[in-house]
Amino acid sequence: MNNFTYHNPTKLIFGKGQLEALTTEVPVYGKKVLIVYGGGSIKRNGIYDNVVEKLNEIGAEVHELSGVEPNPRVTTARAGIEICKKEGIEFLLAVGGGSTIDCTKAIAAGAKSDADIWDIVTKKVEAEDALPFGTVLTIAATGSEMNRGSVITNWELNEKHGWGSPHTSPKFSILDPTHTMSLPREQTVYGMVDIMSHVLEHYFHHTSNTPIQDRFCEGILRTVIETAPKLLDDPENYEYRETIMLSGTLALNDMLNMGYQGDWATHNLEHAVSAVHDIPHGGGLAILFPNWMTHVLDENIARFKQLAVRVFDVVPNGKADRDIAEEGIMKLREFWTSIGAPDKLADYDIDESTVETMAGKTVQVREEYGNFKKLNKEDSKEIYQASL
Ligand SMILES: NC(=O)c1ccc[n+]([C@@H]2O[C@H](COP(=O)([O-])OP(=O)(O)OC[C@H]3O[C@@H](n4cnc5c(N)ncnc54)[C@H](O)[C@@H]3O)[C@@H](O)[C@H]2O)c1
Repeated sequence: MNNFTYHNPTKLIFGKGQLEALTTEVPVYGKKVLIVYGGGSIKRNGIYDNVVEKLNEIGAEVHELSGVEPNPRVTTARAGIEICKKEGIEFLLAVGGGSTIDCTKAIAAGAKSDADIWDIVTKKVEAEDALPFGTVLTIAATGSEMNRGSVITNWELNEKHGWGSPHTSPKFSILDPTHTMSLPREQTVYGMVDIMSHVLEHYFHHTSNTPIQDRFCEGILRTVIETAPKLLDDPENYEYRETIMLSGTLALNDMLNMGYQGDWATHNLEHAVSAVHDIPHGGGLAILFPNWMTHVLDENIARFKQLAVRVFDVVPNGKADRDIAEEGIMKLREFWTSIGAPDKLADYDIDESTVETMAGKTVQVREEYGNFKKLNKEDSKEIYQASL
């Protein structure tokens, strides 16, 4: 493995009833609080009332920004930044999923900068500071609750970009698995696909001697595969919810990729699709990942074989390595289909007509992308064609 420094400053507060921690964590940073949330699910499931109650207990001055979209938009981040600057907000509290948290990260950085937040997202300007913020997570998926990354969409330009800064890690994140019980079935599925995709993005690299990291990755994948069908049959089961919630955080808090860099081409491909079509991130990943795998298989067949044998229990006896590797990819596809994830772009009414546009967006920032195998626009087109 390569040399590395691991530093994750987010305090993780996990378990039933942990919302109580707001009363001790928030006052550390201030009393003028902006709650950021999405379309209102937190009002229907009671989380909003509980959060406000805790903030009232500490005498906080509460402001609100609601309506953060799935695939959060730069315009919403700008609205939040304006509130922060006008009201002198001291602390942000994201209550929701990855979209709400990512938007909050953009607001936090933008509130401390004179630059437009889109220039920070597109890395023309660096974030030099950010307001402190915490999160109350309501969906297990992105890992945004314990990393510095954020993904923001600009609908005027049809662009969706990931960015992050040393200043945009949450100060704390409260993960109560009961908060995820009200999720619609398809969001639970997309979340689990997203979690597995993050692990897979890590898994494909060429750095030697990463046995612990490999086993961490394989352990999370096996755990999600084992738990997903049980959870979908019994969505209010606390133990299944907590297993998936912790899997989501560990999949993308930089623990798995100690000492090496993962691939991340499939996320780039997915961001280009949802920048044009506004589809759920997890749904896009379920379609694209197996096709990316087939496209890059020959880069390191042994790696795919290891995944097939250790995670998907493919029996290697008497089979060629390539066949074993392909069987693993097929089993991944079958598993995602079995839990109700989509497997082709046509499931979202996406056809050939936007392949060229989407492929162009994959190489907008850099001509080549992906670390396991460098891909270019032609590769993007081939993967999208295979995904139609
Ligand atoms: N920052 C990162 O590290 C990172 C990583 C991967 C993806 N992303 C980005 O995160 C976004 C997706 O986030 P997400 O998958 O967490 O989903 P999300 O935040 O977009 O939420 C999905 C839907 O579920 C609803 N919802 C959330 N919690 C609920 C609950 N408890 N009950 C009922 N409904 C609920 C939301 O209102 C929304 O409609 C995408 O923009 C994606 O690109 C970020």
